[in-house]
Amino acid sequence: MTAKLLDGKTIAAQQRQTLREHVAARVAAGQSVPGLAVVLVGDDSASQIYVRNKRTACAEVGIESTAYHLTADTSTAELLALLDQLNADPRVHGILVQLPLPASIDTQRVIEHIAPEKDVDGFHPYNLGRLAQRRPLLRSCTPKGIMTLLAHTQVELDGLDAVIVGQSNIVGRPMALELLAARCTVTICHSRTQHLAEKVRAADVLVAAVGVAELIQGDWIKPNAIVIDVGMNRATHGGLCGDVQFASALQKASWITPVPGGVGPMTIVSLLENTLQAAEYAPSHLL
Ligand SMILES: NC(=O)C1=CN([C@@H]2O[C@H](COP(=O)(O)OP(=O)(O)OC[C@H]3O[C@@H](n4cnc5c(N)ncnc54)[C@H](OP(=O)(O)O)[C@@H]3O)[C@@H](O)[C@H]2O)C=CC1
Ligand SMILES: Nc1nc(=O)c2c([nH]1)NC[C@@H]1CN(c3ccc(C(=O)N[C@@H](CCC(=O)O)C(=O)O)cc3)C=[N+]21
Ligand SMILES: [Mg+2]
Repeated sequence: MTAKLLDGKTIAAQQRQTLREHVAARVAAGQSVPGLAVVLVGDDSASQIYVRNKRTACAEVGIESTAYHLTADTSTAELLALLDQLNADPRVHGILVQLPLPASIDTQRVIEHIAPEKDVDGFHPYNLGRLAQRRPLLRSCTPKGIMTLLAHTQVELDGLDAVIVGQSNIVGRPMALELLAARCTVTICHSRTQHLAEKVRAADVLVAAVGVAELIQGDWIKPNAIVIDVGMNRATHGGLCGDVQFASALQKASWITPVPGGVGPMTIVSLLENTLQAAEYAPSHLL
């Protein structure tokens, strides 16, 4: 059997079309243009590409993005001061600080300094805590985009065994909370996990978010599992590959995401959705 492809590229394009209509209707009704501030510190080349892709997607749906490009020697205090200014600016509905930040900056302080109602990445402890308590407000973009992909399979998630490989604050942990809220039985694996292959073999839903090219072998995949590959590993010759051995997993899974064209575009469209959501929410509804 050959798995069906979960085509994030096409699904995200459809969602952008819908978002574009919602933004246009909002503006036609006399409300403000949704605004996203994108903060990039330093000159990491991958981050520059991601930031450019996010800004292009904003333009396509009618969200106004403003870029703040700070030098690598920016101090934590200077970044916090910029966030004070953006938190207070009514034209800014969403704030994204591209990660990773230079090692000299206190990343956790920065994340906690973003007003929770403008935290369109869903990285602030307030937003993660809301998700943990099953009352999500702004949801982390990659897990949110993956839940949209899972909805497209029309498979009932209730009661399935889900295995997540990776426990990062930005992907693995919020993914576990999303799947738990969908009433999966959730196992989180990480670098200290013993017998990883056996854990993966039990998964009806597998999410690989590791960053190790082709770590997950096709013969570890349970027959008819749904396989979500978050990994974005750049091969030395320029191509991208995921954390899953795609060709062999394709023969075992019922559904599988390609890399590229799977999770990545869904992450970006979730950011756009969150920015519109932040614009439409009155802050007084939040706390
Ligand atoms: N498509 C998209 O939209 C996005 C893609 N990504 C990609 O997803 C991948 C993961 O990103 P991110 O979560 O930020 O990465 P991190 O490096 O923050 O986390 C990696 C996780 O994988 C675990 N891990 C590492 N090696 C192994 C191993 N051999 N076996 C089992 N677990 C292991 C680590 O364990 P431990 O905690 O014990 O160290 C850690 O929990 C990367 O390739 C990244 O580029 C990320 C964000 C968005
Ligand atoms: N504050 C913050 N928020 C993030 O959401 C965030 C971040 N920092 N730091 C880095 C990671 C990574 N990430 C990706 C987004 C889109 C693609 C994406 O669009 N990928 C395309 C391919 C892109 C290419 O060809 O290089 C695809 O999978 O089809 C990938 C990765 C968001 N991240
Ligand atoms: Mg992870």
